[in-house]
Order: sequence, then structure tokens, then C-alpha cells
Amino acid sequence: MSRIVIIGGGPAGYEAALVAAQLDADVTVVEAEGAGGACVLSDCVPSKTFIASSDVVTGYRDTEEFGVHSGGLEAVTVDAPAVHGRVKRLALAQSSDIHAKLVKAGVNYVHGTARLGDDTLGHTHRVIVTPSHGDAEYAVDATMVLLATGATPRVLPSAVPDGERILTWRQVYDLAELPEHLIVIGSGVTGAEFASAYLAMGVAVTLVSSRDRVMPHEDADAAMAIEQVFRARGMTILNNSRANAVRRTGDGVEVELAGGRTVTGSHALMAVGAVPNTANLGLTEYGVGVAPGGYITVDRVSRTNVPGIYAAGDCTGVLPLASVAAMQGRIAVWHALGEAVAPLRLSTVAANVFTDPELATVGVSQNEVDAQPTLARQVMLPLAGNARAKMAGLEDGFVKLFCRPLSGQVIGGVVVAPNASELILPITMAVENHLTVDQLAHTITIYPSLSGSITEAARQLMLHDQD
Ligand SMILES: Cc1cc2nc3c(=O)[nH]c(=O)nc-3n(C[C@H](O)[C@H](O)[C@H](O)COP(=O)(O)OP(=O)(O)OC[C@H]3O[C@@H](n4cnc5c(N)ncnc54)[C@H](O)[C@@H]3O)c2cc1C
Ligand SMILES: NC(=O)c1ccc[n+]([C@@H]2O[C@H](COP(=O)([O-])OP(=O)(O)OC[C@H]3O[C@@H](n4cnc5c(N)ncnc54)[C@H](O)[C@@H]3O)[C@@H](O)[C@H]2O)c1
Repeated sequence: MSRIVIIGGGPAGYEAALVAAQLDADVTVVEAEGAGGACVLSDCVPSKTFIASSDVVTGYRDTEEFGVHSGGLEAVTVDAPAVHGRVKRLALAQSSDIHAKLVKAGVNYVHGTARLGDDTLGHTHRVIVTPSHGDAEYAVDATMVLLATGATPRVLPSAVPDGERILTWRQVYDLAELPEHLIVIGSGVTGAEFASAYLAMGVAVTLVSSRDRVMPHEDADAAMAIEQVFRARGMTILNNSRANAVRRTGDGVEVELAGGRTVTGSHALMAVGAVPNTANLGLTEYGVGVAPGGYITVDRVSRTNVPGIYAAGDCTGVLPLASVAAMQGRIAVWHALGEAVAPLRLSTVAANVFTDPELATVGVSQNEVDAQPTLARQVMLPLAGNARAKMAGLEDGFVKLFCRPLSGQVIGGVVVAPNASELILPITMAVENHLTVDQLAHTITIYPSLSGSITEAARQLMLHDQD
């Protein structure tokens, strides 16, 4: 029987463990914090639960326009401990569900830390396990080891989080009340999501962006549309502003920007990226290849350079999404156990930024098309023209579709809309299954619906074909 040890119980680790158990392997997961990993306990799940509360507040915006007298946003108060309590309860419940699922599947779950041992024994690998509850360290010899240890918020030496005023995204749920004025440092996806949620909850937000726009890695039209919404709702956005240092003042924080300018607020949220948890795994001693920045080097079936040692998820830096981590983990196990497996394909991965409105993307990007205009034809339809959007009072957002110039095959899309994370599915299915704009356009959508804009965009690209 194959013996598999998985270090880390986030989406990469636990999804891999479920596949291994299904294939009758003897599988152990060693996890330091709790089943589900950082994804469930401190990153993805808590942030989306927090955003769910901010969405409730958003429901009270502009009610007068609909003929509903609610008192508006001014009448809404947010009970921070109650919101945070819900966030933590939901994360723990999700973690406990995952733990139960693993145990039911026959996975040996160990609460503790693990690292590679210092010797290899022929065709097995030694893993040293240190249980959390003071039990003695012990060794397990495995035929396959999966490293799935995730990542940790990056700390700038001149802006060290103290958990009170200078915070990482993992510490915000311990605040007794909402910040009065939150300065968010870093306008990547994490920074933008928190800035959006706090703004919705009535917090004064300043977003410090080191680039010329928020979310520099996202579709520029989409990022600009969201930046405009942020500004219109009162967010202060400081573009081309790198934070050099963050200091505590008497009752707040002072952020020093490159160039010497300072900004003051009550709290600072550091959202300047993450570093992989790979320092204490014994990788160098074991000869496992690590790229600059500490990411474990893997191929498209999650193999490291050492046979039998695989890695998956954020510790590889391939694409830090829960969905990708899970697939990398499954692929690793399928490969190790000799199942037929297709290498990881990133070109059809859909991603979503949970701002208000949301921003979802799949397939080729505008940057790729701009660099190689023969790659695609495209159309961008503002939602403002959509009947359902008008009924719902939606003025911002759009649908963008890319297709191959001759065949009309759909190769990508962008949606900016309140539920873009749901609306992107038809485009993802089209990209994944090589559907054409004709096929999309011939699909009858619900009337009225936002998804009608997707088929409408496809129809416009179809008409172009007849020119
Ligand atoms: C604020 C935020 C919001 C996000 N939102 C989304 C989202 O909406 N959608 C999405 O797809 N992705 C989202 N992500 C990304 C997503 O959280 C990660 O891609 C995902 O968590 C990666 O999973 P993983 O299994 O690689 O690692 P993790 O979830 O980080 O789990 C790794 C686990 O390994 C443990 N560990 C580390 N070292 C050891 C050791 N030596 N021994 C034992 N255990 C160890 C850690 O404690 C951790 O629990 C978000 C990220 C952040 C920061
Ligand atoms: N909804 C989601 O799926 C979701 C949500 C959050 C994160 N994630 C994943 O996590 C990844 C990382 O996102 P992230 O936003 O945490 O990190 P990031 O590295 O993408 O963004 C950090 C930003 O901070 C900026 N920065 C760094 N130092 C700075 C300084 N001193 N002053 C001002 N700005 C500074 C960087 O230029 C960068 O734009 C994403 O690519 C995504 O894959 C996904």
C-alpha cells in the first residue's frame, strides 16, 4: 500500500488527502492550525464572510430610489464584535466540517508540524512529525510526500503589525470596534477587497497604491471601473504612492510615503502580499529546488525535482487561489498513484475579486490581446444598457468577451457586476469547452437577466464575423 504524508491541511493538502483516501492509500495529513488551513481559518473564508456582512449594509444604499424609506446608510450601525464573531464561528464550523470529512474518508489527521527528515531511505522519504500537544516527535517513512504549507502575510520591517493599530488581514477580526479611518497599504486583490468592504461599512478608507491604479494585475478597464466606484463612494486613493513606513501615534497610525509625505489614520491594514511557508521544511538539506522568494519549484503535475516529493498550493507560487491549490493537490496524488492525469492548465481558471462590484476574469487577458492583436476580437458591453440592471439600479459594470478572429471560439472574458463570480461561469464553460460566440449567442437566456448581456456580447461578435 502507498503511504502518503501531506504537510499542510489547506485546500491543496486536504483535497489531495481525499483523493488519496479514495484510492485506498494510507494517508496522513499534518496540519499546524486546523483543517482547511489558512484558507478556511484566516484568509479566504473569513474575508468573504466579512464581505457578506458589508453586502448587507450595501443593501441599504439608495433605497429611496426604489421607493423604500429605510433611513438609508446613515441609519445602519455595524456591531463589529457581532460581525467578527460570525466570521470566526463560520470559519471554525467550516474547518470542523473538513476535519470530519477527512476522518470519515479514513485519513489520519495529526495536529502538529512536520518537516522533511535528513536522510532518504531508498524509495521512501522520512518526515519528522512534531505533534502540537507536547507528545514526542516521531518519524514516518512515506512513498510520497506532498508539501502544501501555504503562505503568510508579508511583513515590512518598517511597518511591523502589532495586532492593535497596524494589522495584517488575519488580525482585523480581533478589533473591538470598526476602525474610524483605515489606511489600507497595498492595492492588490486583498487590499482592494478589504478597502471595499470597510468603505461599505461606513469606515473612512484611504487606499495606498504603489502603482498608477488599483489592482495592477487585473484587467485595466475593470480595475479603472472599480476605482471610479470607490472614489465616487468617498474612498481616498493615493496612486503611485509606496509606503516606506507605518508608525503608531498616540491614538492612531502615521504612514510615511516615499517622497516624505505622511498620511494619518486610526488603523493601518498591511496588504503587501505574502511569503511562502517553506523556511523550516528542511528543503535545502533534502535537495528540493526552491526559487527566489522561497517558492517550491514544481512542474505541471506538481512534482518537485526530488522523485516522490510533490508540492501544491501557495507554497509553489503558481497561482495563489484556493481552486488552483486544490487542483494541484489532486493532480499530485493522481500522478503519484499512477492514475491518468492531465497537467495543470491555468488558461481556463476563473478568478474573482470580491469588491463591490465584483470583478471576474477567465482566459486570455486584455494585456495579452494588446500585445498580440491578431489573437482575438473583442467586445465590451456596459451593463447600464441591460434591462435587469436598470431595474436593480446598477449603473456600473460591464461584460467583455474575447474570441478567436476567424473561428469565433470564445477564449476569454471579464465581468464587472455585483455577482460577477456567478456570471463568469457561462464564459468559463465556453472557454473550457471551446464553444464559439455563435453557440453562446444561440443560447436562450432568461429575460430579464444580467447573463443576457453575455449572450448579447456574443451576438455582437457574431455579427462582426459577417462583415
Ligand atoms: C485575504 C485573502 C482572501 C482570499 N480569498 C480567496 C478567494 O476568495 N478565492 C480563492 O480562490 N482564493 C482566495 N485566497 C487565496 C487562498 O486563500 C489560497 O490560495 C489558499 O489558501 C491556498 O491554499 P494552500 O492549501 O496552498 O495553503 P493554506 O490554505 O495557506 O494552508 C496551508 C496550511 O499549512 C500549514 N502549515 C504550514 N507549515 C506547516 C508545517 N510545517 N507543518 C504542518 N502544517 C503546516 C499552515 O498552518 C496552513 O494552515 C485568498 C487569500 C487571502 C490572503
Ligand atoms: N478573491 C480572491 O480570489 C483573492 C483574494 C485575495 C487574494 N487572493 C490571491 O492572493 C494573491 C495575492 O494578492 P495580494 O493582494 O495579497 O498580494 P499582491 O502581491 O498581489 O499585492 C500586493 C500589492 O501591494 C503592493 N505593495 C507592496 N509593497 C508596498 C508598499 N510598501 N506600499 C504600497 N504598496 C505596496 C504591491 O505593489 C502589490 O500591488 C492574489 O493574486 C490572488 O491570487 C485571491
